Amino acid sequence: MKISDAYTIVTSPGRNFVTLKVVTDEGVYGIGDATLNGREMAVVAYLEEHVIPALIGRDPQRIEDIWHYLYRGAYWRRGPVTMSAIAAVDLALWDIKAKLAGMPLYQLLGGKSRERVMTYAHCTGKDIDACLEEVEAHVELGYRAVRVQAGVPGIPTIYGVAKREGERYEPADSDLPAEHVWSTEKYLNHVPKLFAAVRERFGDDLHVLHDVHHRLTPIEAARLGKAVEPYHLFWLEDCVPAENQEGFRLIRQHTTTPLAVGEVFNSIHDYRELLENQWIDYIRTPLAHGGGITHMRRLADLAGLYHVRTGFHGPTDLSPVCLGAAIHFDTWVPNFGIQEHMPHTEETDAVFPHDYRFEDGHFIVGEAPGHGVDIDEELAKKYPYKRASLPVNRLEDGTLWHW
Ligand SMILES: O=C(O)[C@H](O)[C@@H](O)[C@H](O)[C@H](O)CO
Ligand SMILES: [Mg+2]
Repeated sequence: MKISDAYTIVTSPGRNFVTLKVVTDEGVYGIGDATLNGREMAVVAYLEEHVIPALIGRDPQRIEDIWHYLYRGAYWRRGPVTMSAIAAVDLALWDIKAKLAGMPLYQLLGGKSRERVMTYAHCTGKDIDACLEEVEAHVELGYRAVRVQAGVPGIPTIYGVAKREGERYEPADSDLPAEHVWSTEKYLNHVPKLFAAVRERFGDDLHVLHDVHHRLTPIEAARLGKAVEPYHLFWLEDCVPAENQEGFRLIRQHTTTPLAVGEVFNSIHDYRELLENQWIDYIRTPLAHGGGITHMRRLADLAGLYHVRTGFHGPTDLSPVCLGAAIHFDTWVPNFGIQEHMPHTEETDAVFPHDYRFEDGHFIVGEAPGHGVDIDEELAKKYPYKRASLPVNRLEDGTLWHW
């Protein structure tokens, strides 16, 4: 069997997605998610110019060899663009292998470790009361876990909250980056009130998560982690920019609040100190940015040695292809933690037909051979690409900060 063709499909049903389709000379094909929000066309160029030509003629069953060909062979290793391109190929090849085996991907990985996959919903609001109403609505839908984000008095636009009430939240909302303003002090003085209000109204059993989105320094994160201990969060996410893994030592010394990190990481090497020192509790890198199944299952196994669990990134800026593969991975992985769930739009789901389903706050994996997600190429053509950039963030004095 040989790879006879491979090509990218860029489609924008409400937002941009990049899909890689890998076709074999025996007709079986696989698809992978190559979406990197705000940098989509960099991954398309990497795939079309430097990866696809080298794939044609190779045996698609040699997943491990192709992975190393693309990783070691790149010379310029790692990084979000490279690892997203490798991930797209890897997801497509695992899709092909599972189809050839006539089994759903989770079986190929090692079978079910659970019947269904717990998810967390995004509950956001312009203020605490609006956020609580969202929590109420999602608890009624059966969610056991909610991520709460609310506006902060004195900060005009805040991460995670839609600009206008009732609108879907999509951060890549302008051709060139929008400029947001941030105040750490206003945020730190306000956000503990959000968790107090959630616990007051919904009690102790609901899992409550929060995303700080890289905006604090380690000592500020230590202050926040300590301040929210009475509300026993499920996790505090991305509390500091994590290139400096050592920064987590300081946070860990001050608080028992569990820490999640890694949606902007793309390899096992980004995590080594964090895991060996047990400075974190959940790994977030999604399959589509972390080199695919081949790499991420190694990371999950390493994390498991240190009691760390998976908590895959799963916003609407990863396509149903990544989500579908993630649900198979989540169904198998022994040290599963939780799966992020931001529902895609109906037009997105129509472009990406899939057999996973959502009920009662959980995903149920499908039984179709492969990862169970396809792409309707004719329908995809209806939605042309339009550049969309993530915002930048400035402190009140104009300093360019972390968005
Ligand atoms: O926890 C999350 O889901 C993430 O932080 C997203 O909200 C990112 O901002 C987005 O994926 C960037 O494209
Ligand atoms: Mg996040």
